Amino acid sequence: MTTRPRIGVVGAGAWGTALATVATQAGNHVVLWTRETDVVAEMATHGTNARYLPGVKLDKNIHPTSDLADLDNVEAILIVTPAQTIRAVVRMLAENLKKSVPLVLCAKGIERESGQFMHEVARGEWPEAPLAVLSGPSFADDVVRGLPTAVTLASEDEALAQKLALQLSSGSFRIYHSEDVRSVEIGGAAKNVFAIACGAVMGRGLGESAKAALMARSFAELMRFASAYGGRPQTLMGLSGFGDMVLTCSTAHSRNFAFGERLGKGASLEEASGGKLTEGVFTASVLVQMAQEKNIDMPIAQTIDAVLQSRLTLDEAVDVLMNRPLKREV
Ligand SMILES: NC(=O)c1ccc[n+]([C@@H]2O[C@H](COP(=O)([O-])OP(=O)(O)OC[C@H]3O[C@@H](n4cnc5c(N)ncnc54)[C@H](O)[C@@H]3O)[C@@H](O)[C@H]2O)c1
Ligand SMILES: O=P(O)(O)OC[C@H](O)CO
Repeated sequence: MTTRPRIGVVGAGAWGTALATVATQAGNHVVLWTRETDVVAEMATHGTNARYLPGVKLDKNIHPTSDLADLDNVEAILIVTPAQTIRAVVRMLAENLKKSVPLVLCAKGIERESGQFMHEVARGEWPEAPLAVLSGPSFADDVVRGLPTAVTLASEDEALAQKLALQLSSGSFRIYHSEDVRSVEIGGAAKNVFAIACGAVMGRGLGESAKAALMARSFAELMRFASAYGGRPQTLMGLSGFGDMVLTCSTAHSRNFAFGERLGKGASLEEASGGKLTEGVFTASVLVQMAQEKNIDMPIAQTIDAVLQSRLTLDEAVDVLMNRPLKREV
């Protein structure tokens, strides 16, 4: 066995596989766990993950497995499954691993049932495990090809954030550290909802000017929401807030934007996901509900949620947003 530090990655989807790759490039040995035994078999036999990240040859320092015992003795575990699965996944780790280990939560979303952010969910399931979150503008395809990327890793224990940032950064994957967990989580969760709206505008043919206006007003909603939930403006202006809004709201490379774009072109809600994970669909309602609880005005989030609930058509949504009473910008 190697003497390199051992990092665990739970979830061998697009992002888990990409993060496993950068972690090896940063000098670690990676145990890549997934419950999908056929994916493990393909990774072990052919060194590829065709279901989630086709065309990529995996590093030899990635050890694919479905056996949770292989995660004992890793130095940290990156949890890279969808936001709505984080409770079950952390519970499974807490019940099966021999001792607690730092968890880096990489999902972007808010739990629908509880209105909890990812670190609150994880803390509830495994109070002893030190926690961090990783977020920021980053497409798995770009990261795995070694294209330059910068993200934020936040933990209330800033020394832990700094240590993990150092351990996981590589020449092409630059990690900034922060202690502002709340802001980093809000940025990652909310931008997915707004990206659906921006995609819908483009799919409907409403033009680049409309998209720019929508992005700017969406960012104003994000800032209002974050300030009511304890976020800090400086963090929100950074990679995990502004940075990820710019990326995800700009291109159909984003699954959330692509979902909105298909809706705009007339696809049904069922057809629009194209079978891909679209986190914004799961976060929209809970984001709106949390905004209402604190009296925060979020017309764009509300309107896109109404479209996702089939309470408004897209054309009605545009009418609603354009015909609100005029007001001061700030
Ligand atoms: N793909 C990206 O470029 C990217 C970038 C940054 C962040 N993220 C975030 O990472 C998270 C995962 O995204 P992804 O792109 O890897 O998704 P994906 O659909 O490609 O992969 C999801 C993975 O989670 C596993 N999984 C699903 N349900 C599970 C459960 N109940 N228990 C255990 N494992 C389960 C699947 O087997 C799969 O390995 C999302 O929250 C996403 O927003 C993705
Ligand atoms: O493809 P999306 O829309 O899930 O976005 C992926 C990343 O979150 C972009 O930072």
